[in-house]
Amino acid sequence: MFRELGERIVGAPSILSADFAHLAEEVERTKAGGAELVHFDVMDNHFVPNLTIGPPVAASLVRATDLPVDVHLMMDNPDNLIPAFAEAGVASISVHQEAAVHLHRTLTRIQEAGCEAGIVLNPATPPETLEWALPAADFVLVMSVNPGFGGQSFIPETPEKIRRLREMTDKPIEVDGGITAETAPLVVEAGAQVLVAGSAVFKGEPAEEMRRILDAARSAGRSR
Ligand SMILES: O=C(CO)[C@H](O)[C@H](O)COP(=O)(O)O
Repeated sequence: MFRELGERIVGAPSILSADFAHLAEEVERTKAGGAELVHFDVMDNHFVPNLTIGPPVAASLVRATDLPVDVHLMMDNPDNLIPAFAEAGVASISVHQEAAVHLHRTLTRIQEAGCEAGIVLNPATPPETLEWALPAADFVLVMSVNPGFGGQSFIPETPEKIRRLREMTDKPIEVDGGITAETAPLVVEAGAQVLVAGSAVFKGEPAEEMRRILDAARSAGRSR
């Protein structure tokens, strides 16, 4: 998905805010609103203070949808779980710059396992720290909230950070946290292409909310 993205703007619902008892139906609803990727948050109650889901749920979701599944590992020792997620059939795996001690090696392992590899930046981590890792990555995920929970407010410095990152690379930039129809245009104007949205999509009718965010993002994209 990320390697073939070109200039397109893509919506990725974060299932963290979905009803886990009806995951397949929830994802189908977002697809009806134009979603092209499913964002799958993995939290370990160590790197972040919350606990979510792992490879067995990813495997079930991959079987239940034809959308690519994009795994965001919010965890220490991410290397340990790369083979299991790859085996589950996910399309991409991103790891935190702050958690992957040997980041370059971890990215290579993700790609060798057959997935696209992303680097995630916490809000306080400067994009400049990625200079030597960027060539090994397929995309960068910029956190626009502190990771761990859905429903937080968008950090207003994020567009400036995306602009700086855009000056450093032409690789796709994904943004996650507090994305709504109001904040999506700000990150798209700054150079982001993949928009992760959780609470804003699942707070109402998911197809309608996904469509609203994508419409706002794409009209900002046309004027950038
Ligand atoms: O990675 C995450 C939290 O760490 C979630 O993907 C993110 O918070 C999305 O939720 P929302 O759109 O409600 O902010």
